[in-house]
Amino acid sequence: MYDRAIQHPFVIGISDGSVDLSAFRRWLAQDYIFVKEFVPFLASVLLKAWKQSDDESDMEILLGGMASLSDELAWFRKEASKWDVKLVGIVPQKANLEYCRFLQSLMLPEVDYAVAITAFWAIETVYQESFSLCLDNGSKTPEELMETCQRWGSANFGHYCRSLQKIADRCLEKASSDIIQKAEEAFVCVLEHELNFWNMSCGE
Ligand SMILES: Cc1ncc(CN)c(N)n1
Repeated sequence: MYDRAIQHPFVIGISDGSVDLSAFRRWLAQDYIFVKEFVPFLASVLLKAWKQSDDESDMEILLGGMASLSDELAWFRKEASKWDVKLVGIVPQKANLEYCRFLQSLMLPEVDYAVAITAFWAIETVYQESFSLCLDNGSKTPEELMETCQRWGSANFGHYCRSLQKIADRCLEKASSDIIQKAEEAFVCVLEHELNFWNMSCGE
Protein backbone atom coordinates (compact mmCIF):
# COMPACT_ATOMS: atom_id res chain seq x y z
CA MET A 1 0.00 0.00 0.00
CA TYR A 2 2.87 2.31 0.84
CA ASP A 3 4.51 1.75 -2.54
CA ARG A 4 1.20 2.36 -4.29
CA ALA A 5 0.77 5.61 -2.36
CA ILE A 6 4.23 6.96 -3.21
CA GLN A 7 4.37 5.74 -6.82
CA HIS A 8 0.93 6.74 -8.00
CA PRO A 9 0.38 7.24 -11.77
CA PHE A 10 -0.33 10.93 -11.06
CA VAL A 11 3.17 11.38 -9.66
CA ILE A 12 4.78 9.10 -12.23
CA GLY A 13 3.05 11.27 -14.85
CA ILE A 14 4.71 14.38 -13.41
CA SER A 15 8.11 12.69 -13.36
CA ASP A 16 7.91 11.47 -16.97
CA GLY A 17 6.27 14.66 -18.23
CA SER A 18 3.05 12.96 -19.38
CA VAL A 19 0.84 14.43 -16.64
CA ASP A 20 -2.55 15.76 -17.70
CA LEU A 21 -2.45 19.42 -16.70
CA SER A 22 -6.17 19.47 -15.96
CA ALA A 23 -5.47 16.76 -13.34
CA PHE A 24 -2.71 18.91 -11.93
CA ARG A 25 -5.05 21.90 -11.71
CA ARG A 26 -7.70 19.75 -10.00
CA TRP A 27 -5.12 18.49 -7.52
CA LEU A 28 -3.96 22.06 -6.80
CA ALA A 29 -7.44 23.33 -5.90
CA GLN A 30 -8.36 20.24 -3.87
CA ASP A 31 -5.05 20.19 -2.02
CA TYR A 32 -5.50 23.84 -1.02
CA ILE A 33 -8.73 22.82 0.75
CA PHE A 34 -6.93 19.88 2.36
CA VAL A 35 -4.02 22.01 3.62
CA LYS A 36 -6.44 24.49 5.18
CA GLU A 37 -7.87 21.53 7.18
CA PHE A 38 -4.37 20.31 7.91
CA VAL A 39 -3.64 23.47 9.97
CA PRO A 40 -6.13 22.70 12.78
CA PHE A 41 -4.99 19.07 12.66
CA LEU A 42 -1.38 20.13 13.27
CA ALA A 43 -2.62 22.49 16.01
CA SER A 44 -4.22 19.47 17.69
CA VAL A 45 -0.95 17.51 17.41
CA LEU A 46 0.85 20.47 19.00
CA LEU A 47 -1.64 20.48 21.85
CA LYS A 48 -1.13 16.76 22.40
CA ALA A 49 2.67 17.28 22.36
CA TRP A 50 2.30 20.02 24.98
CA LYS A 51 0.23 17.68 27.18
CA GLN A 52 1.97 14.34 26.62
CA SER A 53 5.49 14.78 25.25
CA ASP A 54 8.50 14.37 27.52
CA ASP A 55 10.81 16.00 24.97
CA GLU A 56 10.72 19.77 24.47
CA SER A 57 12.21 19.58 21.00
CA ASP A 58 8.93 18.05 19.69
CA MET A 59 7.28 21.44 20.15
CA GLU A 60 10.04 23.20 18.20
CA ILE A 61 9.81 20.75 15.30
CA LEU A 62 6.02 20.98 15.15
CA LEU A 63 6.07 24.78 15.38
CA GLY A 64 8.49 24.81 12.45
CA GLY A 65 5.96 22.65 10.60
CA MET A 66 3.20 25.14 11.40
CA ALA A 67 5.31 28.00 10.02
CA SER A 68 5.88 26.11 6.78
CA LEU A 69 2.14 25.46 6.46
CA SER A 70 1.55 29.20 6.53
CA ASP A 71 4.12 29.49 3.75
CA GLU A 72 2.49 26.59 1.92
CA LEU A 73 -0.95 28.25 1.87
CA ALA A 74 0.58 31.43 0.41
CA TRP A 75 2.35 29.28 -2.18
CA PHE A 76 -0.96 27.62 -3.18
CA ARG A 77 -2.52 31.05 -3.79
CA LYS A 78 0.43 32.13 -5.93
CA GLU A 79 0.51 28.85 -7.85
CA ALA A 80 -3.28 28.96 -8.41
CA SER A 81 -3.03 32.36 -10.01
CA LYS A 82 -0.17 31.08 -12.23
CA TRP A 83 -2.39 28.21 -13.44
CA ASP A 84 -5.55 30.30 -13.52
CA VAL A 85 -7.18 28.06 -10.90
CA LYS A 86 -9.94 29.57 -8.74
CA LEU A 87 -9.56 28.81 -5.03
CA VAL A 88 -12.74 30.51 -3.87
CA GLY A 89 -15.93 28.49 -3.78
CA ILE A 90 -14.33 25.16 -4.75
CA VAL A 91 -16.38 22.18 -3.74
CA PRO A 92 -14.31 19.55 -1.94
CA GLN A 93 -14.62 16.20 -3.70
CA LYS A 94 -15.64 13.00 -1.90
CA ALA A 95 -12.11 11.66 -1.35
CA ASN A 96 -11.04 15.03 0.04
CA LEU A 97 -14.07 15.28 2.34
CA GLU A 98 -13.42 11.78 3.65
CA TYR A 99 -9.74 12.54 4.25
CA CYS A 100 -10.62 15.77 6.10
CA ARG A 101 -13.19 13.86 8.18
CA PHE A 102 -10.46 11.36 9.10
CA LEU A 103 -8.19 14.25 10.20
CA GLN A 104 -11.04 15.56 12.35
CA SER A 105 -11.40 12.15 14.02
CA LEU A 106 -7.71 12.30 14.98
CA MET A 107 -8.16 15.75 16.48
CA LEU A 108 -10.34 14.41 19.30
CA PRO A 109 -8.72 14.79 22.75
CA GLU A 110 -8.99 11.06 23.45
CA VAL A 111 -6.67 10.22 20.53
CA ASP A 112 -3.20 9.56 21.89
CA TYR A 113 -0.21 11.69 20.85
CA ALA A 114 1.59 8.57 19.53
CA VAL A 115 -1.32 7.83 17.17
CA ALA A 116 -1.66 11.45 15.96
CA ILE A 117 2.07 11.94 15.39
CA THR A 118 2.29 8.63 13.48
CA ALA A 119 -0.50 9.80 11.17
CA PHE A 120 1.12 13.21 10.80
CA TRP A 121 4.49 11.66 9.91
CA ALA A 122 2.83 9.36 7.35
CA ILE A 123 0.87 12.20 5.68
CA GLU A 124 4.00 14.33 5.24
CA THR A 125 6.21 11.40 4.23
CA VAL A 126 3.93 10.16 1.44
CA TYR A 127 4.23 13.60 -0.20
CA GLN A 128 7.97 13.73 0.45
CA GLU A 129 8.65 10.34 -1.13
CA SER A 130 6.23 10.96 -3.99
CA PHE A 131 7.56 14.35 -5.04
CA SER A 132 11.23 13.47 -4.47
CA LEU A 133 10.75 10.86 -7.20
CA CYS A 134 10.04 13.72 -9.61
CA LEU A 135 13.41 15.30 -8.75
CA ASP A 136 15.46 12.13 -9.37
CA ASN A 137 18.18 12.20 -12.01
CA GLY A 138 16.64 11.16 -15.28
CA SER A 139 13.15 12.36 -14.43
CA LYS A 140 11.46 14.51 -17.08
CA THR A 141 9.47 16.73 -14.76
CA PRO A 142 8.25 19.77 -16.72
CA GLU A 143 10.00 23.00 -15.66
CA GLU A 144 6.69 24.64 -14.62
CA LEU A 145 6.04 21.80 -12.11
CA MET A 146 9.51 21.83 -10.55
CA GLU A 147 8.55 24.27 -7.79
CA THR A 148 5.71 21.98 -6.69
CA CYS A 149 8.05 18.98 -6.58
CA GLN A 150 10.73 20.89 -4.69
CA ARG A 151 8.23 22.05 -2.07
CA TRP A 152 7.77 18.49 -0.80
CA GLY A 153 10.56 16.57 -2.52
CA SER A 154 13.46 18.69 -1.25
CA ALA A 155 16.19 17.40 1.06
CA ASN A 156 15.00 19.97 3.62
CA PHE A 157 11.49 18.55 3.70
CA GLY A 158 13.02 15.07 3.86
CA HIS A 159 14.97 16.12 6.95
CA TYR A 160 11.76 17.42 8.54
CA CYS A 161 10.02 14.09 7.82
CA ARG A 162 12.86 12.17 9.46
CA SER A 163 12.52 14.38 12.56
CA LEU A 164 8.82 13.47 12.67
CA GLN A 165 9.71 9.80 12.26
CA LYS A 166 12.07 10.00 15.25
CA ILE A 167 9.30 11.50 17.40
CA ALA A 168 6.85 8.80 16.28
CA ASP A 169 9.41 6.03 16.90
CA ARG A 170 10.18 7.36 20.37
CA CYS A 171 6.47 7.58 21.27
CA LEU A 172 5.72 4.11 19.90
CA GLU A 173 8.63 2.52 21.78
CA LYS A 174 6.93 3.51 25.02
CA ALA A 175 3.36 2.89 23.90
CA SER A 176 1.03 0.08 25.02
CA SER A 177 0.09 -2.59 22.50
CA ASP A 178 -3.37 -1.03 22.22
CA ILE A 179 -1.90 2.35 21.20
CA ILE A 180 0.55 0.66 18.79
CA GLN A 181 -2.37 -1.08 17.12
CA LYS A 182 -4.30 2.20 16.83
CA ALA A 183 -1.21 3.90 15.34
CA GLU A 184 -0.90 1.10 12.80
CA GLU A 185 -4.58 1.45 11.87
CA ALA A 186 -4.12 5.23 11.48
CA PHE A 187 -1.08 4.62 9.24
CA VAL A 188 -3.06 2.28 6.98
CA CYS A 189 -5.94 4.80 6.86
CA VAL A 190 -3.53 7.56 5.78
CA LEU A 191 -2.27 5.37 2.92
CA GLU A 192 -5.84 4.62 1.79
CA HIS A 193 -6.79 8.30 1.88
CA GLU A 194 -3.61 9.34 0.06
CA LEU A 195 -4.31 6.80 -2.68
CA ASN A 196 -7.90 8.00 -2.99
CA PHE A 197 -6.68 11.60 -3.11
CA TRP A 198 -4.33 10.87 -6.03
CA ASN A 199 -7.10 8.91 -7.79
CA MET A 200 -9.47 11.85 -7.32
CA SER A 201 -6.85 14.19 -8.77
CA CYS A 202 -6.64 11.94 -11.86
CA GLY A 203 -10.41 12.34 -12.23
CA GLU A 204 -11.36 8.85 -11.08
C1 LIG B 1 -3.37 15.06 0.43
C2 LIG B 1 -2.11 15.62 1.00
N1 LIG B 1 -1.28 14.83 1.72
C3 LIG B 1 -0.12 15.39 2.23
C4 LIG B 1 0.21 16.68 2.05
C5 LIG B 1 1.47 17.24 2.61
N2 LIG B 1 1.25 18.19 3.63
C6 LIG B 1 -0.69 17.45 1.33
N3 LIG B 1 -0.46 18.77 1.08
N4 LIG B 1 -1.85 16.93 0.79
